[in-house]
Amino acid sequence: MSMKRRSAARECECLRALRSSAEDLYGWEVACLHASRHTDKRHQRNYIMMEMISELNNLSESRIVPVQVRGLMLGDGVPKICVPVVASDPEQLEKALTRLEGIRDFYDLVELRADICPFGGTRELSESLRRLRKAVGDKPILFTFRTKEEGGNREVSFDSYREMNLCAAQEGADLVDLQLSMMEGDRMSLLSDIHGRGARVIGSFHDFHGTPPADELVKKMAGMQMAGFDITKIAVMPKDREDVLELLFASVQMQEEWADRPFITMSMGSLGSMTRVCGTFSGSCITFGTIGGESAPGQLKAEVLRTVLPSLL
Ligand SMILES: O=C1C[C@@](O)(C(=O)O)C[C@@H](O)[C@@H]1O
Repeated sequence: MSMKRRSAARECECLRALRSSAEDLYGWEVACLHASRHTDKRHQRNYIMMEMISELNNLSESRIVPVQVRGLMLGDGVPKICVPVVASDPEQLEKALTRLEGIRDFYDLVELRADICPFGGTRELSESLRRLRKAVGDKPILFTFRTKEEGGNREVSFDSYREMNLCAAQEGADLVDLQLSMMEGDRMSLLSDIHGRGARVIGSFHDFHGTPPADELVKKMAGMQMAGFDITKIAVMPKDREDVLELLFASVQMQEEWADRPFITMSMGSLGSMTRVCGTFSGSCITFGTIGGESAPGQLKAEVLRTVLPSLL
């Protein structure tokens, strides 16, 4: 167990001890109240104890408010399966869309990975979104343009990034992924502009080279939450098993102490693939699974996820 995890475990222990002594005292106070005449001082102490217990109880309850996108409740029940759409040319894209049409039961939502698809501009993007809508029916569509420095396929200027994301929200994407790294300075207005077009926004952070410490990951997600993203997401690369545990620990911390909205976490690569099936345990509300090409290392087949997830409650 790392130092960090050990000290967090000690914190939990202290919290539990505090709760049980508060309960003891509360019981003792009630006994006093029954046994003797009430004084202002006793009333006061009793009130403080009750407040304290309810505070402590709140801390261990999940305060996540699910996000509804079309008919799908994100952050409620079994993690939802998101299939990325990736294609190197228009022919492959058409094949992927036809496949999606035939196996709608395997997924809950789809992600159009615009950086791994053959789009020249917003006109082609709009056409593809319309075609994708026909293929997936009423399932939610997530639009993502992942930049090169966060593991994506293409470089982009902020102006084109902005234009594409606004176009996607306008043309029927239900969710849009915005990288935190693209939102510095006065760029945050993009978030409200997308909201203004009726789409929900996932704030994302990716590290394809390593796994930052759990407290940094939690801070990132809590920060995105405060900035007004509807869902937060982190994807990190493990170098060893400790890193996978670090990601899981950050997820559990997030769920137990910070999250007021759904979040998504994963440890990538084959080492981290177990994090893609344990969302019920970690609190992650979406897992990315394939029906064709993968969009990140370590993704499992959507049909495998569909079979396994319901039995991991
Ligand atoms: O951010 C994510 C998560 C992901 O990187 C993964 O590891 O499954 C895959 C991406 O397509 C998606 O946008």
